[in-house]
Amino acid sequence: MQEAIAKADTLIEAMGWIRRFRGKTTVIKLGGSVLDDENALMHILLDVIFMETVGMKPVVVHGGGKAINRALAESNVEPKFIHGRRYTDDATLEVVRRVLAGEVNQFLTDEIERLGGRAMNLSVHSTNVLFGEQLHLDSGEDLGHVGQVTEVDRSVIEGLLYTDQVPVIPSFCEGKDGRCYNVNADTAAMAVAQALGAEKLVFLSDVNGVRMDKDDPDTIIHSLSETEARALIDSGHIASGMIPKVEACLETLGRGVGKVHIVDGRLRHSLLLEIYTSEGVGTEIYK
Ligand SMILES: Nc1ncnc2c1ncn2[C@@H]1O[C@H](COP(=O)(O)OP(=O)(O)O)[C@@H](O)[C@H]1O
Ligand SMILES: CC(=O)N[C@@H](CCC(=O)OP(=O)(O)O)C(=O)O
Repeated sequence: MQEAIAKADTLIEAMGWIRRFRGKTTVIKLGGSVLDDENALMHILLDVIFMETVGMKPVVVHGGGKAINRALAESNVEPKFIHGRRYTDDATLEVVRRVLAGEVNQFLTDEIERLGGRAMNLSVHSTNVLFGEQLHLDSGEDLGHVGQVTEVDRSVIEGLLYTDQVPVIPSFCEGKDGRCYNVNADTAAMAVAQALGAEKLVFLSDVNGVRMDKDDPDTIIHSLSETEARALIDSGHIASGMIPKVEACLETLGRGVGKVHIVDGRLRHSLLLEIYTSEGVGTEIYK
């Protein structure tokens, strides 16, 4: 009986923050690192289902860089990255379309349903909601079929949220000319969060946040201003896959998105902790 009473107390305690976030949209970006960790992924998806159950409107945007690398390795293609983005030739685009927009997207949707939630996959294989154009780097380097999102079909996403379903969106977009583009998943999540005017954008990765020394978890920086973040990119402290993530955070802020966080998806309940603890668990980036 005591145990049941304690559980009921916990539910009552949760009432305040559930009320605060009910009806507000949270965009959750799942990276290849957490997608590859079966146990971490299951706990993240359970948090997502909980959010949906209590009316918090989670939207999942996902990458799948590691799965793409594996598929390319089977065809003996060496992955090539320029400023954290994959150089995408014709053959690579086909793999990204099959693996990211197809297999990974379907798997995540099925997993949410298997764990008791309701989800719908939104990709070029079903209903596409991301539209865009080819990305040209300032440096002039050619990235091939890499795109950026210029338009998000909000009505489809909001329709699903209205009927308590979790939209699951891969980082893959279609141009006006019908051509498809591979989009970095951090920037895709940013575009979705902006279009929806999300309350929060949370990047779940395999590090505890932005670190001064990328290999030392103790050097985590809990709070980072725009100026500090840019300086850390210039000095090389923020490198590889962390660059598009931090750039996406900076781009998003001040464009209608409330808060942006980079959080360790391997930490159990990191998503819920991020929402209901005032101090948060990862790195918060601010303007
Ligand atoms: N300053 C930094 N702090 C934390 N991680 C960093 C930093 N610089 C580079 N990284 C690297 O960025 C990686 C996260 O980016 P990425 O591999 O693209 O993750 P995901 O697949 O989750 O999007 C980390 O695993 C880490 O190796
Ligand atoms: C253009 C570009 O780099 N696209 C990414 C898309 C997937 C992605 O970003 O996945 P993660 O979040 O797991 O890194 C790629 O091909 O790897």
